[in-house]
Amino acid sequence: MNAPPQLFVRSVPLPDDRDLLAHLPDDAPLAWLHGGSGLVAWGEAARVVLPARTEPGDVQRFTAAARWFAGLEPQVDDQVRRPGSGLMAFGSFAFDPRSDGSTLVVPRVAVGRDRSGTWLTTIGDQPGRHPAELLAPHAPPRPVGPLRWTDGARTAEDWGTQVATAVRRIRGGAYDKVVLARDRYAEAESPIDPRTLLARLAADYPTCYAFTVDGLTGATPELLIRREGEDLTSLVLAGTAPRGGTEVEDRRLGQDLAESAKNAEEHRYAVDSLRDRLAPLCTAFDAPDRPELLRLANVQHLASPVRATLRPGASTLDVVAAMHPTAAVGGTPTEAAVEAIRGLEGMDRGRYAGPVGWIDADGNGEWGIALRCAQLDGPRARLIAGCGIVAGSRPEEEITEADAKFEVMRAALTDGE
Ligand SMILES: C=C(O[C@H]1C=CC=C(C(=O)O)[C@@H]1O)C(=O)O
Repeated sequence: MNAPPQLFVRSVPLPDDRDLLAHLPDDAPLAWLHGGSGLVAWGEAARVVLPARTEPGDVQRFTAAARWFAGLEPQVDDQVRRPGSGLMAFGSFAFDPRSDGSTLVVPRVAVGRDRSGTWLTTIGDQPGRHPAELLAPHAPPRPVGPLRWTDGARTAEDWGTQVATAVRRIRGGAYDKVVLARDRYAEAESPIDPRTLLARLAADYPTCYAFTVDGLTGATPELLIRREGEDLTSLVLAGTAPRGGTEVEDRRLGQDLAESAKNAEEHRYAVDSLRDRLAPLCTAFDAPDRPELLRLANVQHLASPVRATLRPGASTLDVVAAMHPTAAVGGTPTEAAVEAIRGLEGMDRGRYAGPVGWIDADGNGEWGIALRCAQLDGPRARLIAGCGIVAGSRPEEEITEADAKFEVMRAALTDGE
């Protein structure tokens, strides 16, 4: 890890009501958008990359990142003083400690917006200098063009066989729940512009969190943690049904989901694991007795909004480390489920299903679970989607459910939809 540079940070109000995405250049953009608010950023004032580790359950990538960020000690002129103003970093962490790619990036320029207004933050190694690219007009987002689709590590059928294996092992008592994912590739004829995907995702999924960090681009419905001062909020999702073609069918599918014992079990594991993991770090935990229905354009989910109060001394990345992997992306019990994932999926998840979001120097931040996303690499996009498997799961239904989750990025990658 390199010694952090001396940084000069300045945040000023910005009289501007353009779409946040209009500010973004196409080169390595960073974004976290939620219903018109959020942060977009570009350039790199500092970065830490956390290496893969071999110890099971290792949280070193989170603690090392937190230490690095706390050690930056910049000179700050923050005339905005809102969550996200002043020194901030975008981050994205690998699902498995054995995978590479976990990182925190402090951008050179960020534009933020919340209910109180818009602001501009510049971060550099010189006081009072504004980067020239701030004033440069950007080329508009490029369409994606024709795509060639291929399977990843497993075809849908092979993956269904792994789901059946997991169900057998669950019934045999090896674990209670495991979330299994599969990957697919889309190949364009030229580099894919993340801004094009972000604009489509933000328009189609305004209640989700549209993000891009180091090419990992998506719109997740699942908020791992939002921290404002000592207040934590989280939205636990687990349990999925399709949307109906008519109002009546849609309501019936939602009602079936709310009454399904299999989905209730899948959801309960996720809420219970969150409660257990937050207990040492929080003084209060409040979750509804029954989950609500969250309706998205592609699917509907069982959702539990959770509130908690952070104990003094606990840091945001401590909480992220304690919560990951939730039973919505790992399983129950965690260690057995993660081991099963390594064996059954036959692939490296990379940063799919890992925490993605941003943090500021006061510890405020928003971290989602990187779902409904694709890893962009030039003209290639690697899409990953998964499903919670419990004793009552059926492979054909899980294949259909994974396809519905792939649909988010398939549509975002498709011009003219
Ligand atoms: C693992 C994914 O979704 C999780 C989040 C919500 C509902 C889920 C489910 O019902 O299986 C999954 O646990 C994914 O989108 O790849």
